[in-house]
Amino acid sequence: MSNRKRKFDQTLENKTNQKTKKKRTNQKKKNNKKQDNLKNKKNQIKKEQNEIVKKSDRKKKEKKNKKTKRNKTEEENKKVKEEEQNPKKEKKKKTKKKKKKKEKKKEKEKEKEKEKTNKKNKKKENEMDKEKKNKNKLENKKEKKKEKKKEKDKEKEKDKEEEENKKEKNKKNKKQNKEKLIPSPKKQKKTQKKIINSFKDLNISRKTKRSLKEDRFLVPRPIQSTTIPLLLRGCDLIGKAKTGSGKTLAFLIPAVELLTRSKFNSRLGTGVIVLVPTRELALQIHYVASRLMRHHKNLSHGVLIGGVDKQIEQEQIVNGMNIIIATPGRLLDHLSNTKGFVFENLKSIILDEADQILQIGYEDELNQIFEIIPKKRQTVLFSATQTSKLEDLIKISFWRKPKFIDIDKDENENLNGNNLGGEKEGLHLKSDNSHNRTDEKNGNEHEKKIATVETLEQGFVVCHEEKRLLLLYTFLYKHMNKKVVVFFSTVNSVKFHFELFSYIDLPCEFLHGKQKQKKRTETYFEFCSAKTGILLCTNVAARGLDIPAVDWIIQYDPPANTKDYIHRVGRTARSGKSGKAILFLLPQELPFLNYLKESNVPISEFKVPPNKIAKIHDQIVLLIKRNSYLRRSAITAFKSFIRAYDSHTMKNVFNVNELNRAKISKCFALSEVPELDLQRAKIETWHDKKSYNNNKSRFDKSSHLFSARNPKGKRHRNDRRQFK
Ligand SMILES: Nc1ncnc2c1ncn2[C@@H]1O[C@H](COP(=O)(O)OP(=O)(O)OP(=O)(O)O)[C@@H](O)[C@H]1O
Repeated sequence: MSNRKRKFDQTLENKTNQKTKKKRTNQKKKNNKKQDNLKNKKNQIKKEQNEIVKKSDRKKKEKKNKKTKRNKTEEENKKVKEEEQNPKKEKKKKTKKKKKKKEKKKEKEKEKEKEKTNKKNKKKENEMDKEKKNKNKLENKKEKKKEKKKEKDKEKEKDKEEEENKKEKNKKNKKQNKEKLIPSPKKQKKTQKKIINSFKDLNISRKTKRSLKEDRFLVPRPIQSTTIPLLLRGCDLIGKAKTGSGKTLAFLIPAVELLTRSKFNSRLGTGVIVLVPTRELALQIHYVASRLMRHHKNLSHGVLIGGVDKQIEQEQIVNGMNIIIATPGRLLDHLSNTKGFVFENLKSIILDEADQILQIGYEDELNQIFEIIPKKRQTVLFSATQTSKLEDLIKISFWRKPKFIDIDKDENENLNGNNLGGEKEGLHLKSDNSHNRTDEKNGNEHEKKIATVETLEQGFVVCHEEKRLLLLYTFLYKHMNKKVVVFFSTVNSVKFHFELFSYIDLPCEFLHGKQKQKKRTETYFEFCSAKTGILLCTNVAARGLDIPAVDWIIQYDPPANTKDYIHRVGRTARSGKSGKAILFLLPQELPFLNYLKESNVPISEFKVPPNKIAKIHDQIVLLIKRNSYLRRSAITAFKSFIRAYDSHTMKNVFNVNELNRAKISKCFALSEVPELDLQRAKIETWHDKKSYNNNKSRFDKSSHLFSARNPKGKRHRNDRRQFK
């Protein structure tokens, strides 16, 4: 019951709601209608008002128009009246007006005629101009055609000449390349094209990049940016670049990368061998390698050089030496004698200062090394100079055609020449401009191909025998606060000058091949780290050594040849730094300068004012006379100097017969001339050589001849596999 009630109530409520809604809507509608009606009424009122305003405006306008019309008619009427009153005057006026009108018409006609004539003239002028222009154009076209024809003819002639020249050059190159196994210049250029601006651009491991960045090697040198990509591709290569140009990293970076890529470890043995002519150079490269490989913990490296305990080296080899830096003699020794030396996995062999390795008599060792090591490997030769020996080496070492990279050629093309001369430091040596003038005469071509670096200033002093020692002493004394390297031709000469200078309080160090290795290494590294000092040395220090910040190179004794000269002076002015070099010459040795010029070495004369040379000759002579030790040293130095001079290969310049022995003895502060029979000395050396050759098979096995009779393993005195 309750549910029904509820439903009934709900329906009631709904119905009431609907009714109220309807009522509301109806009311709203009514309201809206009322509002609309009101609006309409308002609009109608507005319209009516507007119409009234418009009507009033119209009436006003009409009134105005009527007024104006009236005025006009009045004026006209006035005129008519006047005309009627004065007919003559009006006639005159009319005639005047007519005349004026006629005149105006005439003027207008005249102006029209003028304009017409002007237009005609202009048209004529334009036509004339057009004709002229057309004529000029035709003439120009004809001239241009003629010029083009001439140019084409000239170009054709040039092309023909060039083609002929190219053909000739290609023929020559092909011939040379057949002989030398060196690729044509086209190929050389192609290989040199890709230049990389940062070590980041190189496809090398992060670890290598990290160590390069830490050592501030950010931008690769030209030799590095050209050779590294080629070596990474596994090419065989011959690289030539000036001294101090960064060849060491150019071959070490790819060597490290080759091994990391092939995941080398100690079990795989040796993967890369670097061969060098001297022990110091080996130590130096070993140092650079250890810096470069410091983040490559899986790779190992070591150095194998004479004068070091072989057993220690053997242990290192057996434990695994992935990169070996060695001198040829000691390497051969280990290759043939060390058990457990794994070299079957060798990937690459690199010869630094390649031409020098052969020059100092390592030919046999090299031949044997190349016979022992695997044939399928990468072979790389690097040097600052190229000699005939290098060609021999190429024949020995390559099993396929190598690429040839010569950085000096490209660099030289951009050079503007080297300006030498002016006042020199210290002794105030004055350059002789006459020599420079001769350089200029030779033209730009000569200046373009400079064999040494641009930051190197080179000079020579012509000095008589009596003054040589004094000049050297004076120079060294004045440059005690500098870093100076003095080159002598023999070990005995180095020894004597060291002893003499030490005696007269001129502190210096010495480096030669007959020193004990420990002392040699100590001296070398001490001089490297010293800021100032004097190092007396033989050619052992001429090649490859990167001694930092050397100010002066003095060549007291003559070099063996121009290549030797270039390597010696290359110990200064490295890495873009400046440096100076002096060459001592006797008057009869001056023709050597012609050879230097031929090799594109810019050198000018340094003149020494005689009053600047120390006058201590008599004191030194007295000292040597009284000191028997010094005297003996001076005599042996004198003799070995004469012998070395006698064995010089450039006999037309360095002729022993032209030496005045009495005068030369004064270079060694000797009061008497020591006796020396060169013929006998030659026979003695011949016997020495013979006994050396007889025993050569023994040397081949070991460079130090350890035996019961020779417990210290001393070498034969004719064994020149290391420098004297
Ligand atoms: N990319 C580089 N950026 C800066 N310095 C460099 C770079 N490469 C090499 N060097 C520096 O240049 C100097 C000379 O390098 P390196 O000894 O390799 O020259 P080199 O061509 O072997 O000389 P040499 O022919 O006399 O043996 C070194 O001190 C080396 O640290």
